[in-house]
Amino acid sequence: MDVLKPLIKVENVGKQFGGLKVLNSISFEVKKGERIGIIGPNGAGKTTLFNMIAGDLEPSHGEIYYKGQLITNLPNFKRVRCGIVRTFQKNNLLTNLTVLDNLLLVLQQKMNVEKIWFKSRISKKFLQVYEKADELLNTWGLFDRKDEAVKNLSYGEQRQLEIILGIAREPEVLLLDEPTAGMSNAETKYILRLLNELSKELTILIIEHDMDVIFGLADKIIVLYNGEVLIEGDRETVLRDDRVREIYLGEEVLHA
Ligand SMILES: Nc1ncnc2c1ncn2[C@@H]1O[C@H](COP(=O)(O)OP(=O)(O)OP(=O)(O)O)[C@@H](O)[C@H]1O
Repeated sequence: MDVLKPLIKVENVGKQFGGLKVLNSISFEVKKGERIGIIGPNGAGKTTLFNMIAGDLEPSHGEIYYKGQLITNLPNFKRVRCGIVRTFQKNNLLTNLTVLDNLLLVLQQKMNVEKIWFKSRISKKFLQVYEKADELLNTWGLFDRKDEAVKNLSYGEQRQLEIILGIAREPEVLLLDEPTAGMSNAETKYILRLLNELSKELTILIIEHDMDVIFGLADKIIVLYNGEVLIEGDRETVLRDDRVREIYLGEEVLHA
């Protein structure tokens, strides 16, 4: 793929729920390997935008392209196969199952071993699934908790697992919807460090209210306001913008 061409192109996308116009006309491009932070006040339509990029919601108008192909109406599961993977603002986990089982379910599908699940759990391919699970849990710090039912994890640990499940799908584009919401400061710092250690080939779009996370990860920031892109640019450009200062950030953040 031509690296100069956008990996994702969002073109005049709008979304209306009945009489509520959430997004008027959003356009932006994402290049391979970019880390894009999406910010804006509560209700600005950030998650709605993610839902449309991930294929969980159809736009009212406008188009979305991925690697030059129109994907506006492509269902979510096909986008996952193409490499677009999202995490949810609220955890989307099987809480009665263990950490390991949640991960195995994703890895079996990814590594094409669903069909041997009941045949032979000691087949070589299945052992590879376990190895991969252990590797991911080791890297992401949940190895000690792998046999624990998800419902017994702290909220922060559940958020952590949600991210691991996203990474396990080996995405080309990872959409993170408030990944550190509900985490302690220490957990947030830990996750931020790990996100920064992910391959630079991986394209990340992140919605976050925590500005330390946004500025610590994103090289480009898109500010949504009143259904439009108010401004997009690097940290300095966004912080310098008077409208952003007035509308969203507040002096506390600006002096950080
Ligand atoms: N499926 C839906 N049906 C009706 N209204 C919806 C739906 N999804 C979102 N909305 C509304 O659209 C608006 C934008 O919601 P959205 O969750 O996209 O905002 P957000 O910027 O992600 O907000 P937050 O920062 O609070 O998470 C809100 O007013 C919300 O109530």
